[in-house]
Amino acid sequence: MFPAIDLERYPLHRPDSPACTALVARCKADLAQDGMFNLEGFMLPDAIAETVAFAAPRLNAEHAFTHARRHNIYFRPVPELPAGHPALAEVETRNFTLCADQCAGTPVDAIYSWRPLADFLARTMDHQALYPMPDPLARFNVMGYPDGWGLNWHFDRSQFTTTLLLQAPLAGGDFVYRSDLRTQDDPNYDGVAALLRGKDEKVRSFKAEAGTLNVFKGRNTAHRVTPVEGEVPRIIAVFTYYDRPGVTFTREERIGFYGRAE
Ligand SMILES: O=C(O)CCC(=O)C(=O)O
Ligand SMILES: [Fe+2]
Repeated sequence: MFPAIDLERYPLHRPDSPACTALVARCKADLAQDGMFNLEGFMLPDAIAETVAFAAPRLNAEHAFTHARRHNIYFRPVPELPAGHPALAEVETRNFTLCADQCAGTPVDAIYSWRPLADFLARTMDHQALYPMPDPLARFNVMGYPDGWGLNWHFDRSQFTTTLLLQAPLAGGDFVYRSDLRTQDDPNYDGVAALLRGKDEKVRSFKAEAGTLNVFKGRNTAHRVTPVEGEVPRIIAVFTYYDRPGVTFTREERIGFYGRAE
């Protein structure tokens, strides 16, 4: 048995079983309704403990990249908008980031690279297949958020994002999101501006427990993580898959997110 995932509850290794088929149907229904689904208790406690024991002593300025910057919701300039447009309002993000190459051989590496997980995620989203990134830094990351730190409003590069919470903070660190704020054809800049002004009634939030796998459609769902409160850092693994093989970050993106290109 694969040691890091609760396969009795989530039988991803038996894709054709009635239990797995029912699970896929449940995830699809949640995605259609909320733009996300959660699998609580996905990662087993021993694997969580092993990963936290590895990552916690490294999520600091000495070992990890301190990702601290002001940015707009797009994490990049938008030439078609005039400077000062309210959709470009800047926000501040701060976390410690460990790249995949720094977490090689850990249980999160094993989970990310486990083919049945990518296959399961593909089924939930009606993709023919999903592929782990070959990018040695960006494949997956482990982020740490100490007291007062958070991830601010953004859209993701990838169509959807998969996270695995490793350690919940005492307070704060909530995942806040607004599903379908834009579409591929409509950037909805007015809606983005309203969200950033705090004037969007469709914003929702939730607080996960350690071990929960969360999947959300991050490309068109604006989302953020509120500042953590208290002495226990929020620690989370973020997995990125694409529907075609070979996708990597550009050199500029690697430097922006990780402070190094290789
Ligand atoms: O930490 C989270 O829950 C979300 C992470 C995220 O949005 C990202 O890495 O793009
Ligand atoms: Fe994100």
